[in-house]
Amino acid sequence: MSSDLSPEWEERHSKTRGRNYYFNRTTGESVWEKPAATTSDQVRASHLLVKHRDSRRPSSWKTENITRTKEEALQIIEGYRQRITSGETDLPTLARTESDCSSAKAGGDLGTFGRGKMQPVFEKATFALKVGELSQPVESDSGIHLILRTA
Ligand SMILES: O=C(O)CN(Cc1ccccc1)C(=O)c1nc(-c2ccccc2)[nH]c1C(=O)O
Repeated sequence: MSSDLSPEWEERHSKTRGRNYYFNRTTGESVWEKPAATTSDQVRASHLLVKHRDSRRPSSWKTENITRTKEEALQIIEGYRQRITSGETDLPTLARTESDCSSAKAGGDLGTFGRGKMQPVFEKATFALKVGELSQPVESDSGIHLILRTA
């Protein structure tokens, strides 16, 4: 995925013409030329962060000194992801009580952000999501995240 493509566009391949084209998920429009990435591209997301002992700041509103290992954090996150994809719960509900991020109070909502604001690995993962899509576990310097793109 070319990183300078606005998030609503995706690159596709036309077998009949033997070349790539660009499809706009929001409008359904298809164009041959790569749309210019406008800087006003903002996304909105909520996330659930599980920190571990190697997190840059292994402390949170929940736990003053976080000692779980990265592997344990990944197991926990994968358990949360299962519970969300099964429909048992949803990310905002789980983030409120389980996230090690200060955004837990807001159900993990981070508001809108453009490129250059978040840690690159977090930004890349979020911009790759369709609206409403839940990420796989994403590892950043802060810990391990589940990200739900909301706009
Ligand atoms: O990484 C660090 O040195 C400390 N941080 C950064 C931070 C600390 C407080 C508020 C926002 C970000 C965190 O560990 C952290 N990162 C996040 C974060 C990371 C990616 C996307 C959104 C939030 N939240 C937190 C938090 O404590 O609440």
